[in-house]
Amino acid sequence: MSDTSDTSAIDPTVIAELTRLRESIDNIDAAVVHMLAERFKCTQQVGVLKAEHQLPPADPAREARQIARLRELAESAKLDPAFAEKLLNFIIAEVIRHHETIADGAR
Ligand SMILES: C=C(O[C@@H]1C=C(C(=O)O)C=C[C@H]1O)C(=O)O
Repeated sequence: MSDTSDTSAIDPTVIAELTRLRESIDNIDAAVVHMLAERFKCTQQVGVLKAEHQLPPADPAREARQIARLRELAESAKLDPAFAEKLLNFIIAEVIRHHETIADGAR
């Protein structure tokens, strides 16, 4: 498979543009990781609260509201709403798994 690691035959202005874009991608990826870490800190606290008060790990009504909201945000940001929904569902599944683990530990 070909990649862009051998730059000898590529126009230097193209390399410079690729490097500039990749630096932005690196910054965005770092922001995504930090934002996800903050989100999981909050959801962990929700999991503890739920376990302490015998509330179920999942809240499908809240999930449905969030998915509808995220789909609207995605559309206005010109991001594929189906992708936004898939991503949120992936994250929520992990959160629910954490909440189940917290609840199991509290029993
Ligand atoms: C974080 C919560 O727990 C679960 C995870 C959610 C999420 O990650 O957004 C939403 C609803 C719940 O199924 C919550 O109830 O708010």
